[in-house]
Amino acid sequence: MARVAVLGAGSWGTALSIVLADNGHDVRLWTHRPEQAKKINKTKRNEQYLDTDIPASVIAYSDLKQAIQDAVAIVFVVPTKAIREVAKQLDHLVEPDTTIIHASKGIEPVTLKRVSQMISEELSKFTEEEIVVLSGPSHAEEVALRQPTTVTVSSIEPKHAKIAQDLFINESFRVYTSPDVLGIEFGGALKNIIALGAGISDGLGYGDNAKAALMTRGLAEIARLGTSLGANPLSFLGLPGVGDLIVTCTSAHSRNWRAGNLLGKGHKLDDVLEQMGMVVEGVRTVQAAYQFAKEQQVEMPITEGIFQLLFEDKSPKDVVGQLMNRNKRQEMDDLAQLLMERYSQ
Ligand SMILES: NC(=O)C1=CN([C@@H]2O[C@H](COP(=O)(O)OP(=O)(O)OC[C@H]3O[C@@H](n4cnc5c(N)ncnc54)[C@H](OP(=O)(O)O)[C@@H]3O)[C@@H](O)[C@H]2O)C=CC1
Ligand SMILES: O=C(CO)COP(=O)(O)O
Repeated sequence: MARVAVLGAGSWGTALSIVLADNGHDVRLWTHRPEQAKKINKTKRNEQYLDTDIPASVIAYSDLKQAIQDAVAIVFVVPTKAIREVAKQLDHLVEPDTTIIHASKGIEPVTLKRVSQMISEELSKFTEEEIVVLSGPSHAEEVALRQPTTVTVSSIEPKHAKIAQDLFINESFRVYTSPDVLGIEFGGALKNIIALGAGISDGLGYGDNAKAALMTRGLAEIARLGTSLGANPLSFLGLPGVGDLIVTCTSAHSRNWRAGNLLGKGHKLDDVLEQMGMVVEGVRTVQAAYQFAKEQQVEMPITEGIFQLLFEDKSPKDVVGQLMNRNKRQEMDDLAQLLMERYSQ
């Protein structure tokens, strides 16, 4: 069995450590807070983030050098905004033959970089082709309880994704591979925006019709942007696409849905984020997606509406009015056309 370092001791880092420990690996869970490492090692719990016991073979560290020593794989599971900072600290410590995996879901505003691009820019011994993304419909709370979960791993050089698949797969955590890193990263990041929207809709008191509309039209705009940037449109019909969109828009475990729900009930963004105490990736990703949509000249009306609601003080009701009163159009003209163009050649 292998030694694996997990960087980030929040909900998802802790849940993935449990999966790896169940597979017999020697897991080193790194946190930037020494007092948290001590508490995890003493109690075998990480109560701030998860209500589950942690296996004995997961040892927490706050010293990054010790945490990654002799690790065959390193898994980044910090929020997207912390990826560069952690990768910079790792750069002079990491050996080039290590497998680098990330399980974070976001896009960096301004640079518009995906997480695998950010990591490879900061780790001088690694190329973008070597970095693996792990993504899919997988709330930490259910993974920690060993409830059946499916995810996808992807890297441009397939051998790295295969290593990640072998490290994580078990009878309750099924891991597929995909060659489409862009589709997997865009699907995982952009669904958080739509989950904010689903939460807002529920918070406003709208019903299932509105949520189904948001999810379906949301998927259309995710696929439109992702495909314009080179992703395979079929990836958005897979686990890290529609699968993750469903789980995040319909589950009360979702921090993006919960934050949206409070916004829909009239709470202010700053208060909502303070109350959450965990990362709400969609808030940052909507800034990146709004900018991307303008640059790529891709229509993303839901993303635009949520951006205006969060950052331009537009009321939720006005955003709904704006979405419902757009020009008349055919439903299937975007995703269907992309698929037809791609497969009629
Ligand atoms: N939770 C889930 O079910 C899933 C989450 N994800 C993704 O995983 C990523 C992490 O999410 P999640 O674990 O849920 O987030 P949480 O908010 O639960 O935890 C974030 C963790 O990252 C740590 N952290 C924040 N900034 C830094 C930093 N600069 N250096 C080191 N550590 C830092 C936090 O430390 P501190 O405690 O000090 O704040 C905390 O331990 C996100 O991109 C999310 O979208 C993906 C799939 C499922
Ligand atoms: O990505 C997730 C589940 O797959 C977690 O979503 P939230 O960050 O909204 O909780």
